[in-house]
Amino acid sequence: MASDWTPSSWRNKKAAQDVDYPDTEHLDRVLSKIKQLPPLVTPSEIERLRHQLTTVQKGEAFLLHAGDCAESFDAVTHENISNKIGLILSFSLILIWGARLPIVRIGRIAGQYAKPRSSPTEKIGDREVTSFRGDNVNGLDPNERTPDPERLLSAYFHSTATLNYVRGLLTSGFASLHHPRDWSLSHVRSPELKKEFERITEGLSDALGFTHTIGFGAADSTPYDQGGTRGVLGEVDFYTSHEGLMLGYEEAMTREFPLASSGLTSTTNAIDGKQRRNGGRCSYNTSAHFLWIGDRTRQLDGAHVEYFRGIRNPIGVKVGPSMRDEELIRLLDIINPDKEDGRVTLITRYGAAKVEQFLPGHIAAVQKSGHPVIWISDPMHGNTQISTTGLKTRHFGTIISELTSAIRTHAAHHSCLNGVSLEFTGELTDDGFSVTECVGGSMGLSEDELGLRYQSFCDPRLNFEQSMDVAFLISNHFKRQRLGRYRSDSDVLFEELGGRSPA
Ligand SMILES: O=C[C@H](O)[C@H](O)COP(=O)(O)O
Ligand SMILES: C=C(OP(=O)(O)O)C(=O)O
Ligand SMILES: [Mn+2]
Repeated sequence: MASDWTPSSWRNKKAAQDVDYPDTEHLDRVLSKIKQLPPLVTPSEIERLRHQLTTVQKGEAFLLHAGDCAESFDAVTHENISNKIGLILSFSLILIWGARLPIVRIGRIAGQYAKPRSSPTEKIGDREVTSFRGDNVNGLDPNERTPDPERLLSAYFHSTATLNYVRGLLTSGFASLHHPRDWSLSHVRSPELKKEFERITEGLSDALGFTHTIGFGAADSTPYDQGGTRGVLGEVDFYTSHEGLMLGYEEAMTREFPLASSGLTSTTNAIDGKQRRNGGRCSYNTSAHFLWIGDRTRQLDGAHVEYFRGIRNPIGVKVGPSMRDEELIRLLDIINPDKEDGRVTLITRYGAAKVEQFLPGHIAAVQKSGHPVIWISDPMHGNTQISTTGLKTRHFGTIISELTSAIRTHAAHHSCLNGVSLEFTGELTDDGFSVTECVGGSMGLSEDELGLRYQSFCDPRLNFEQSMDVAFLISNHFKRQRLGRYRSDSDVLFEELGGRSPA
């Protein structure tokens, strides 16, 4: 545990994006209750993720961090949860196929409720109301905008119900089904693109068929519910994450565990000097495996950085255009003073047009400092715009341009992009259609169509088909790289989908 740190030492610092509760005694009562409730995740799982992230850092695995911008209590249903997990599994299967690398999956799920906002108030019709700050703070209904501490408790229980169902799905063979929901490709408008996608899905199906034939899959063996095993494809790790914004809640979910119960061994670099001095006890945030600090709350002297520096979990930091090179290194010195592998993931989100301006300086500063980091690209948050119809949206071409600029810039600076962070959803409307929040992609969604099924409470998410487009793109990029076709022929997928090829 870091010196001078306690789970509550953040209370002596200023917290950006703080929530103003009218009744603080009520808040304290709720937090005391949460302190008594059991952890959602275990220290062993957290250590396992740290270990897997060290492999991502070395380029031996790829990180997929994805899910909702903001979860909502009403969306905690079995259809939504299985569609979200199904999308993450399909996406990662496509990546594994192209990259031939293990994928570490971290969902923005089972706790991603709180939202930082650009403005403390918003206009709804003629009314100026407190901005919606996420279901664990206030309600979307303009009449329910007063922060209510009971929502934190409700968030705990909704996270628990979500995670319980996720664990149930993943331990009963769900992952071995491969989720071929819409590999029919009927939505793909361009014939050229459709041909490329077909080549990929055929190759993938062929590879899956081969693994089943030689006995590594589950399809030709006894199903799990009839006493069979989960099969190799059914054994997947899955981790949860959320932005660690509501520090009172995070503090209440922080628990100290002795090393013995975390399953650590002395062969890992997991035990740093300070923890040893603390008798080997570590503070784990048990609300999620992975937490991140947002771009609006990463002040060096702020409460969020103070809280994060003391927890044992692997953590993320959003890095936007306002981060100065030397500030990034000072931040890394605070949150990872012993330069532990697998501890820090930098999630860059500059905006497509700014990657080349800011990323090289950040890479060079990190390389010079000797800090080990995992670099992932969030191509969503720097690319939000307002549509002609007044909806918050993101253009598919811009999203993949940020992604490809990040891949290219890392490669040009002796670095490597280790993963992606996406806002996407496999959620369907009641009549079975995908949401319409981002423009473009293979289904060619136009700005006029956004209003059809716009369901996000905060930022626009890629729908199932658009997410598959991204999966095919990245997978194909890795495959070309593996086969040495990185710079030779043109990349049809990138050209057809409106992005810049990474080559
Ligand atoms: O998810 C990120 C932020 O909470 C979100 O982009 C803020 O949105 P706003 O600019 O509408 O407040
Ligand atoms: C708030 C978020 O992003 P950022 O901090 O990068 O704006 C987010 O990822 O939901
Ligand atoms: Mn968002």
